[in-house]
Parts: sequence; structure tokens; C-alpha cells
Amino acid sequence: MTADRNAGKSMDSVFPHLITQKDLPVLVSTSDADFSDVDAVFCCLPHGTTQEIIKGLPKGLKIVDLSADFRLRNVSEYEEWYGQPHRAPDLQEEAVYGLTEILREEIKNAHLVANPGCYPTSIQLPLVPLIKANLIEHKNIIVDAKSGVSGAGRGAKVANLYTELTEGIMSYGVTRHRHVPEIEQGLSDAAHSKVTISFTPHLMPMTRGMQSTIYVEMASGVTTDNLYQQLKVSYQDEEFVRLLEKGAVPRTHDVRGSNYCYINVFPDRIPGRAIIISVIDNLVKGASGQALQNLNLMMGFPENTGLGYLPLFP
Ligand SMILES: NC(=O)C1=CN([C@@H]2O[C@H](COP(=O)(O)OP(=O)(O)OC[C@H]3O[C@@H](n4cnc5c(N)ncnc54)[C@H](OP(=O)(O)O)[C@@H]3O)[C@@H](O)[C@H]2O)C=CC1
Ligand SMILES: CC(=O)N[C@@H](CCC(=O)OP(=O)(O)O)C(=O)O
Repeated sequence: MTADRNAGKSMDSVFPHLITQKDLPVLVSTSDADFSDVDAVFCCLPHGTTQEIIKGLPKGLKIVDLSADFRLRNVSEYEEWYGQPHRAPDLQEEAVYGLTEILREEIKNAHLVANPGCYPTSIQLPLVPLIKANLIEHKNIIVDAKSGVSGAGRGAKVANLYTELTEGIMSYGVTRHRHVPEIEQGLSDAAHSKVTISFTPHLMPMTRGMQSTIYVEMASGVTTDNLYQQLKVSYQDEEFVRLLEKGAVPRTHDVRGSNYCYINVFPDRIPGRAIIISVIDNLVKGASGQALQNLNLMMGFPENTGLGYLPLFP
């Protein structure tokens, strides 16, 4: 367990909920960490930091990177959206994008996995199978998404103070959120042509949880039943992605604290259009849960190892 400002402190002083756990290591700075006995690493560092730090790690380690550092295949796109040069373009070529249910076979053989962002996870899981099956148009995809505040990390920011957030809702990154190129990369791969989306994220006065409400135009002659059946078939053997019964509305409460993604499809009142709702816990399927799912694949463990928690409802 490494840290920056908290290096040198005990784990339970930084995370008091772990006080009952014995033999937890003291947090050390990354440069002081001993990797000699380590098989695998989760990098949970701010964007830009991982590219520098993993260059110094021993070869042969399996790495799941939770930052955005290796998600965009095109390094100039990374520079454009993250406002800094890519510091490890060679490693970028080896990285595999970690959207587990879609890229499972590639992830099994990877040594560096770029864990997807939370919004891109909640949006690509429903859309990729529909695009691959040519059931929706590649234009006019509109995504309205909402996140709990933990999506912004633990660092102190005025905009994330209780008084700034409570009893309100705030759009941010309007017209230009850094997850847009990541989402478009995945959707374009599925379509074998460039897909663009309109995407607006919102900050909600809740700690964790994420909902993406997605408006799509169906291909000619396609019905919402076709979309529903496709998602049912695509995810019938998946433990963590569930299509709800027809008409049931996915709620963030129902996936809170778990690695599940719940999805459903609804007919729009406007003929030819459909509304898709997808919910995840941004900290679990949107981050650490999916990271563990990926590492399990990379290590040859059962994919659900350590992920068997029920949602924390309410
Ligand atoms: N929160 C979320 O919902 C999601 C987050 N992510 C990604 O996961 C990563 C971690 O996010 P999150 O935990 O929310 O962020 P936080 O800001 O809460 O944590 C960042 C961590 O990185 C450490 N750190 C910062 N700078 C350095 C450095 N130079 N060297 C070593 N350690 C450093 C900090 O240590 P210290 O506290 O000691 O300073 C802290 O433990 C980010 O890349 C984020 O984008 C991905 C998906 C979802
Ligand atoms: C509420 C909030 O601030 N959310 C973060 C996304 C967090 C996440 O999942 O993505 P990354 O791994 O790319 O950081 C944001 O909008 O930047």
C-alpha cells in the first residue's frame, strides 16, 4: 500500500473503518515500496502519475491501472484531452482496455490493463452489443449521466463541499468531458467506423452511484424488443451485468457497494427512438471492482474472486 501525503502513517489512521484489521502495512511512498515479492499491482494514482511510476517497476509485474493514463490508444488524443504529453507511449502500445465483459480474452493475456472510467463503463456496456448487432444508428446518441461525489476522489475541493452539493444538482464538463474520447473509442471499435456522442455528466448529492440515461435512434425496422433481446443474449452468461425484467427501472440503490451493472431498455414516446438506463456503483464496477475482475482474469483466478458482495441497499 503506497501513498503520497499519507506516507509513513498507519493504514487505520488514514482509513479508520479498517481499525479492526490486524497486521495492516504502514503506508509507504512509491519510491520506498519493496516490489521484490509482488506479483501484481493496482495503480490508483492521479492521471499522469502512473505513466512515470510504472516505468520504474520490475518487469513481469501484472498491472491494472485505474487512472486514464493508458485508456486512449492514440497518444495525441491523450495529450489533447488530458492537457499533458504522454510519458510512456511504448507502454501504451502494450496496454489492453479493461472493459471486462467485452474484452475478456484480450485481458487474460495482458500484463498492463487500462481500467475503464466509470462513465465509459456504464455507457459502453449497454451500447457495444447493440452497435455490434447493427441495431442502433451511430448518430444522435445522447447520454445524460449522473455520478456520486466519490467519483471525484478524496482530495479536498471547494466544489465538492457538502454545502456546495447538498440539495442541488450540477452539470459539469458540458460539451467537453475527458471521458468523451474514451467512450467514442469503444463505440467506434464496435461499429468499425467513427461514432460520436453528446454527453453531459452531472454531480449528484450522493456519495456513490452512477446512472447513465442514453437516448438512441434505432436502425430502420428495429424495435425496443429487438434491443432487449440482444442485450439479454449478450449478457445471459454474465454474472455482473444484468438486464432487468421488462419495465423495471434500474436504480443506483440496487447496485450500491456491488460490482453489478443493471440495464434496461424502454420505448421512447417518439417512434424509432429508445431510452436505455444503466446503473453501476462508480467505485466498484466503475473502478475497483472491475479492476479486481480484470486482475482475476490476468492471474487465472475465478473471475468473481473477492467480488461476491450483495448491494448495500438502501
Ligand atoms: N473515484 C472514482 O469513482 C474513480 C476513480 N478512478 C481513478 O482511480 C484513481 C484513484 O482515484 P481516487 O482514489 O478516487 O483518487 P484520490 O485522489 O482519492 O487518491 C489518489 C491516491 O493517489 C496517491 N497519490 C497522489 N499522488 C501520488 C504520487 N505522486 N505518488 C504516489 N501516490 C500518489 C494519494 O496518496 P495520498 O492520499 O497519501 O496523498 C491517494 O492515495 C484515479 O486515477 C482516478 O481517476 C477510476 C474510476 C472511478
Ligand atoms: C464526479 C467526478 O468528478 N467524476 C470524475 C470521473 C471519475 C472516473 O471514474 O473516472 P476516471 O477514472 O477517469 O477519473 C470526473 O468527472 O472526472
